[in-house]
Amino acid sequence: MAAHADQLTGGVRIEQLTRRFGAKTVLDRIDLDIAPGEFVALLGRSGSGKSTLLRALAGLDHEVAGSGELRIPGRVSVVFQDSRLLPWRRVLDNVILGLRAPDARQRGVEALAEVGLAGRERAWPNQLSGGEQQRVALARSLVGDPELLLADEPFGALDALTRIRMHDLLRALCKRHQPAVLLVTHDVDEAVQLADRIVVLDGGHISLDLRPGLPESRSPRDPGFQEARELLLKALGVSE
Ligand SMILES: Nc1ncnc2c1ncn2[C@@H]1O[C@H](COP(=O)(O)OP(=O)(O)OP(=O)(O)O)[C@@H](O)[C@H]1O
Repeated sequence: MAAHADQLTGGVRIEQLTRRFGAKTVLDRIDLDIAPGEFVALLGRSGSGKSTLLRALAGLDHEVAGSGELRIPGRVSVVFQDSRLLPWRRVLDNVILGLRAPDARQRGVEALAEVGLAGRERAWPNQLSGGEQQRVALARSLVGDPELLLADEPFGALDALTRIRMHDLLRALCKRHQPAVLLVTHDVDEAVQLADRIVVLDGGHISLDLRPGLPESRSPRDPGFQEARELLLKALGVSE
């Protein structure tokens, strides 16, 4: 059915994905589907394989093995903890790097406006604060209209206040552009604040797949938020 096929466009399907480093199995026959437009946070202890999974989805790891399907959309963007801007290119040129479209500059200008950096097109990356550089990285990730956005601790290096502002920005951008998202984070509150669904990796497996069902506007004080938080901390082996 055509409608069904359309629904599947842009989603992710991972079946039986395995990654070993020498004798160590970091990902052990992982199954994970992400629906188009779904926002998934990936939690797990340090070394549990979060970045390894993200790298596999980003196509940066050619040694992953899988006996099943690995279906990833055509337009994928990746954001890392550091903005990875090219210091010798101006902000706008960083945003549209690799974008092959006749209206690339216009799209870049619009993306910068969306992340609150209108007027900074000609600045050099080192003239921006860390938070602003991450905004540029977000603009760059969205300018190609991705079906899948992969983010590896994108706010990990930012101060607490900037983080909160970036959370609001990311939510707004995702609502508007509707990519599927896989966000790797260490931060349980960040995961509950941002995601529709939270997956915990442990011992090479998905140990919890949680859909808290919280409203769009949510607060850590809500009982549902606290309940999700407690379940996740328990799954991570942390008791408060
Ligand atoms: N290229 C590599 N060669 C050997 N081992 C690796 C390689 N990349 C990752 N590993 C190992 O795989 C395991 C998972 O690493 P990964 O970076 O995916 O964990 P993570 O959950 O993202 O950790 P963190 O939260 O600390 O960033 C770790 O034990 C790591 O040492």
